Amino acid sequence: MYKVLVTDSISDSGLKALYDHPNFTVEKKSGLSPEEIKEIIKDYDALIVRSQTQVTEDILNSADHLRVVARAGVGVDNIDINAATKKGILVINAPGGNTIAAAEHTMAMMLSLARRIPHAHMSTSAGNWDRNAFKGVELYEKTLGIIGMGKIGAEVAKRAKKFGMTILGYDPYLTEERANMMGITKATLDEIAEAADFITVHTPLTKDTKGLINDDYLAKTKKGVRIINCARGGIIDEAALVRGLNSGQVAGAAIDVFETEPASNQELLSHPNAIVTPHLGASTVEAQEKVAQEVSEEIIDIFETESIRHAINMPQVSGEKQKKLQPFIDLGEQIGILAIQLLKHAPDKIEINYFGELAKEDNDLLTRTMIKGILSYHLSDSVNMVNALHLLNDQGVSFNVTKSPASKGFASYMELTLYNENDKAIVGGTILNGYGARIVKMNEYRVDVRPERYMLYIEHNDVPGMIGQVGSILGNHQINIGTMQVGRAEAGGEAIMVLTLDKQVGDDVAQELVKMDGLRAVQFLELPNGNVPVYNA
Ligand SMILES: NC(=O)c1ccc[n+]([C@@H]2O[C@H](COP(=O)([O-])OP(=O)(O)OC[C@H]3O[C@@H](n4cnc5c(N)ncnc54)[C@H](O)[C@@H]3O)[C@@H](O)[C@H]2O)c1
Ligand SMILES: O=C(O)CC[C@@H](O)C(=O)O
Repeated sequence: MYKVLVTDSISDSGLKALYDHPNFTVEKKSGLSPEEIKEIIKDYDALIVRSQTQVTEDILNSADHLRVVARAGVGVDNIDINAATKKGILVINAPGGNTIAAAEHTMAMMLSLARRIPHAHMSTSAGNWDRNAFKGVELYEKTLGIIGMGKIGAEVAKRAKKFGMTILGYDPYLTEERANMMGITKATLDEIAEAADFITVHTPLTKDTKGLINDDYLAKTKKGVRIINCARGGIIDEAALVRGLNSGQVAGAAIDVFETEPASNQELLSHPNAIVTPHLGASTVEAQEKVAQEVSEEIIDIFETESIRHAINMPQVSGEKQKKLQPFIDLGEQIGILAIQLLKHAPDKIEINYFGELAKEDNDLLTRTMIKGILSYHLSDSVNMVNALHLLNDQGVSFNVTKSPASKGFASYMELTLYNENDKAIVGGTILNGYGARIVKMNEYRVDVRPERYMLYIEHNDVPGMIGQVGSILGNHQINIGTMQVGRAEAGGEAIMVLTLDKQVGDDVAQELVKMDGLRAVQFLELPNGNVPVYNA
């Protein structure tokens, strides 16, 4: 008998498949403290949560035979994925079950903003009859800018079109073809700022989307723009939004998700032109039933038939073959994340080459991991090892894998090339026996870099004094350099420098670096999980 623990408020009818199954028992225990969950988790085989329960490393380490943590929803920000992977615990989610609910909530927020319904309700229910104070605006013939044209963004576009709105969509993966099919216009962020009467965001919270709507962006928007966030807190800089509301640059904001939750920014929460809801995007009877049903059915499949559909991670499993490949799998994901950052855009073509011993292996899992690394940079939690190749296909990105027994100077070597129109980015890596993972090629240059969380990539002219200048700028900002590698194609030509740093650095440092004579490009790179362990190949 498999025991399933449910620690958040999850729809009972959605859990029916588990309740009815003879091999499963379900125990619902809401409102437990992390300490209490830690105490009891050792008795369970699966854990189902929504967004309240923080599934910490501590809890996961106390689990003796937990095999699955299931998130009844999309975002897995509340689960320590790394700790789960290390412990061999599978993390799954329900990516599509609340799409309609979130799209409808966005429409409700947009209409509420346009007609000031919450404010009119408060006034009328307080005994007033003020028909002049709440004159609104129409959605008809207005322009809506949608940032993030994934599942929810696309459903919002469909609905807004029916209201007679013109839709501008921005998404690194949005092609002209898909935009035409949806009857919307593919736009840049600046084009949206310039033309949109309403702007709604539907991206995950990533390094790129954090603070996407900030003072600078708001300054470019139409005066009187109305802004909606039913995606993730932090995509809109709350302080900048309050400044925009105060100055009248922003006529209204409808916010469901906050930088910290429960929300505490009183200036925003009580602003007369803001409408706020407590993260209700997915809170419909139907969505909660669907997400609970999706995870229940998947848990049954995992235990009964070992089939997995929506895995967020791929636990490190034992077995000789897996053991041998695991270091490359870890490095493969990092190569994907580095390459997509170097390319700066979404790729339209991907090439993966395996050389030497590695070419003799079944590389399916490794290829999927690398593609997951590439896609997760923009698609975040919606990408997993299982759906990575399908998503690539959906996004219209072609990919090709080649294998060659030639050694390329290392017993095993893998190289990833991403293409976007005329640009390309190359990252090559290997595992050095006893020394662990190494990035040995970046673009056209040979390097020898141990992947670390914070890295700095500089392209410059091969002239004396560059290293010293970079060192002093970083030193002046109290940034310690872990390692430094230089690479050049030929003496006196073009060269690169790759540094690993002890902490994240801000744009102010980049601004100083780009002013250096002979510097051609500078880019900070970040690996979410830091360096991979040292393995003996
Ligand atoms: N408020 C809620 O209760 C609620 C409910 C469901 C989902 N969500 C959130 O809504 C968001 C969207 O969910 P979804 O299911 O549509 O996800 P999705 O993965 O289908 O779509 C996300 C889209 O964002 C795009 N994107 C990534 N980085 C971008 C960038 N820098 N600029 C523009 N676009 C970018 C991706 O290419 C992708 O197409 C997620 O953050 C999810 O967690 C919130
Ligand atoms: O469970 C919830 O209500 C949050 C849902 C939403 O934020 C998600 O990411 O799926």
